[in-house]
Amino acid sequence: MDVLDEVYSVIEDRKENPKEGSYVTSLYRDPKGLDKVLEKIGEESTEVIIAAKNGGEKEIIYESADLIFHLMIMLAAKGIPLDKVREEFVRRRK
Ligand SMILES: N=c1c2ncn([C@@H]3O[C@H](COP(=O)(O)OP(=O)(O)OP(=O)(O)O)[C@@H](O)[C@H]3O)c2ncn1[C@@H]1O[C@H](COP(=O)(O)O)[C@@H](O)[C@H]1O
Repeated sequence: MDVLDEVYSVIEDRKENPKEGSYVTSLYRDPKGLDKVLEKIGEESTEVIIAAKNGGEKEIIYESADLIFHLMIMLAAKGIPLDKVREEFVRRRK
């Protein structure tokens, strides 16, 4: 199990067991629902683009991690295990 699996498990747990002070819980509780998560994905995508255009390696890594994190929150919200994305990469492997 790598760190992405660990974080994904925490995200899934936050769905079942909301926790005070948790960022993931705050997103799941947002009145906009899934739209709030999708809004964050939009913002983080833009930040990745800006970092790749103008930023250094550290900024690109930081913004990419934010984007991947919010994608994982969306996948968990939709009930899609992270392994299914892995399987898709396996399927595409040439
Ligand atoms: N990997 C992350 C992670 N990456 C980014 N973030 C948060 O995602 C948010 C990103 O939002 P922005 O980039 O917009 O930054 P911001 O300045 O806070 O902006 P606003 O959201 O306040 O508008 C920040 O609040 C970050 O703290 C994360 N929060 C949590 N995790 C992991 O998720 C787990 C569960 O977190 P909690 O739900 O908070 O317990 C933790 O154990 C961590 O491992």
